[in-house]
Amino acid sequence: MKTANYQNQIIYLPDFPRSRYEEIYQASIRGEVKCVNCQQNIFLTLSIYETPYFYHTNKEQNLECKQQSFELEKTIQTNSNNTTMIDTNIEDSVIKLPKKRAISSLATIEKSEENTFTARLPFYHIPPYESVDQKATKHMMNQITLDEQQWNAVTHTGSPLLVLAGAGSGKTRVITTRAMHLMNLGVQPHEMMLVTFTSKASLEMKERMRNLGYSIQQMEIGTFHSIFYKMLLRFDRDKWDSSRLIKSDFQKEIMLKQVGRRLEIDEKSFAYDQAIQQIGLWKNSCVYPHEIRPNDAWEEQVASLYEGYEEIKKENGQFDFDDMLLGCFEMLNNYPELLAQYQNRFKCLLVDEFQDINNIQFSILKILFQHTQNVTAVGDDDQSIYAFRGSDPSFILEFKDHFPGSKIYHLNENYRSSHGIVSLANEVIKPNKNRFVKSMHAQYDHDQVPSFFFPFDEEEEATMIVNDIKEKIKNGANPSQFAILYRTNTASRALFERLIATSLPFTIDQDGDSFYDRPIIRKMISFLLLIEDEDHQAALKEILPVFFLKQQAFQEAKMNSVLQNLSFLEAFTTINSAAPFQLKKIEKLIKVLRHLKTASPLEAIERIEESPAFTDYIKKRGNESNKIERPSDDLRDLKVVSRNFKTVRELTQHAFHIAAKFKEYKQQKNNQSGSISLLTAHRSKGLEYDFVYILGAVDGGFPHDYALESLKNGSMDQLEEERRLLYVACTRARKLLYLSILQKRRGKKAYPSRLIKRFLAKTIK
Ligand SMILES: Nc1ncnc2c1ncn2[C@@H]1O[C@H](COP(=O)(O)OP(=O)(O)OP(=O)(O)O)[C@@H](O)[C@H]1O
Repeated sequence: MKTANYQNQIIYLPDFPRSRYEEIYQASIRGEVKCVNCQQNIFLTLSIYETPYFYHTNKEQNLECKQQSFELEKTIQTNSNNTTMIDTNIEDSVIKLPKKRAISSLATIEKSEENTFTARLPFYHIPPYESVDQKATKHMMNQITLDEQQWNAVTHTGSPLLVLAGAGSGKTRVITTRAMHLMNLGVQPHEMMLVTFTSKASLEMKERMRNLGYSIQQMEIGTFHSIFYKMLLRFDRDKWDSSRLIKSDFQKEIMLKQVGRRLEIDEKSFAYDQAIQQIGLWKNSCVYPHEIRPNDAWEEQVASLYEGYEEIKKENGQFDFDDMLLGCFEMLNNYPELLAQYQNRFKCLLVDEFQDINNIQFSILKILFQHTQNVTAVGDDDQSIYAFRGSDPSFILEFKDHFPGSKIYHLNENYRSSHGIVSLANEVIKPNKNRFVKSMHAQYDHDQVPSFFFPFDEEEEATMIVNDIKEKIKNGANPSQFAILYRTNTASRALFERLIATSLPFTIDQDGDSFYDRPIIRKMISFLLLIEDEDHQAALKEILPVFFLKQQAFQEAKMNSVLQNLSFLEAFTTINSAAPFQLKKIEKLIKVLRHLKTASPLEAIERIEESPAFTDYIKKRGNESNKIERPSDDLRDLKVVSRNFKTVRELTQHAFHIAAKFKEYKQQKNNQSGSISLLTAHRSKGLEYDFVYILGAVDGGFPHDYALESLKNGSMDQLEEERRLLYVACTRARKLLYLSILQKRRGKKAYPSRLIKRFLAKTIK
């Protein structure tokens, strides 16, 4: 059925604004949408696969009402160009309608691309499948099957080895099996160093080897940080005691600000978070403060901060994570006997995810293993996605120069994904210039191919995906088979909100706070709270920084509010500790807030955002120079959410509810198996799922805005990295892959991602 009764209006879906489908969908769940025929509750479908329609859950009822409403729909169709009201002659149809009842938006909505529902599009460009040679030799080692190429790599001897392979080709399998093979040949566990990219990967490898009867307690297996830190601890336990570790960026920021004040850097406008990242990049590239040749004034300031930060750290006897690598490098260089001991001990090295190695990591490995040719590196240059942390794919691309006489093995068979997914991934990565050319071949074909779907906005995207997952689970799938991947953490907001409204088990892999705990959102929510309650203490405390007021102002206002019988907010206009310009801003804001008592949440946010206090704050404190997550984008996201609520109170309650739920979910993140995974594309590396959904495949989302900006400045590097990241995301899928192409993102028209746009046409170049 295409018609329904909602809020005393007849809705006719083909003419109804797309922006309101989600509202109708949610209303139908609440039982507020009625059948025009029988006046019973009906539901709206919002699915990846089908054009939306209304339905009764009772099949017979559904059939009957569908037939009855057909006539009405025909009449509406003929009338839709002429009138916004149903003509009385409609009453000739079986359905009785009150005279002159409004049909929602028939004439008011211009038919445009935005108002049409675009159906799911399959990925067309799949070459015919060439089946694998079933008779091809298979090898077994310790109960693990290996194909010919894998076997050759595992059993290789005599020279340094690089296994260069695409996604899902068994690199992890090869490195684990090779470690066991080397032990079978007589290498002692303590003579081996096996470096993995995540501690999870090293745990898995240990587990596998232990299960097969290998005694590996003595083996040096773990991430770069864990292995090198252990060496430092052995050398000087007190200096490297974990109590001296600077664990968080927050601690770093405090120290940098301390230096910044000395250098007279404007604390309010300077992007300290970006400075932290830049300093990390220098440290991981083995660049000391005196070696920096700044490219611009900003880098010059950061270089001075770096120098000051290192001094404070030294004075306090502290160290950060990057120092674990730099410290190890210095230790091995400064103590040749110690280096000789390690060189004597380690006979062979195995490194996984070699494409993401950075300068300092490589330098340490090189001095440790330059005496032996027994080096195995495994990696995929197409999966190099950590340039912003100093990863340098040139180490893999120039492996032969670093290890003369080395042998390179290629693995081209993809054991993970279906032919359609492998074909899409091959096409995604093809335009990158800076890579070893390779093309993956799938081990199996699947009748379902990857698809693109076109939700109206982030809210509808979340609904469609959750509905799809529910449907698949109903048909027997397990929640652990699903992953939802996104470019940045903020993109997961709507999905998280939709999932907690269901009983589906899920985990969210995220270090940061909930969207509603982000600084700018907390401020805005506080203003919204003050519309209703001018005495809301927590909200008032939260907004002090917006007026650049200190705690003292809060106490003064509190006292004045009692003495002068004013609301707490009003009392801020009477304080002595504020300058006249601050008082003016507060007065203006009070006026704005008082006008918003009956405003919709969206209108309230927009009015507050325009107020001088808020604009100044965003400009000064907003840290717009943060390239990855900008506060103004957060506000645009909040406006998208706000459309779901009728009153400001509903929105603020929702914000508290979600923030609390988020904390709960983060706590249980590691102990919930059998659940749907929500994670960024970066974190998905090395993992695999049957069903993968990629959110926001639009320009600005994926690829990220900052890659597009750097493209404008003439650099292709960021865009190539985004392409690799999308390649990583796509290749996590075993059976089905969905890419979501939003029509609107953050309230603005969105355009299909330039990384996949060409696949939407019937032919591609
Ligand atoms: N020879 C093989 N026979 C059967 N299955 C295999 C074989 N090699 C690998 N696989 C399976 O293929 C999947 C991918 O393997 P693995 O994770 O080792 O690949 P990878 O190259 O490390 O992937 P990525 O780089 O994409 O993370 C796994 O499920 C693995 O068990």
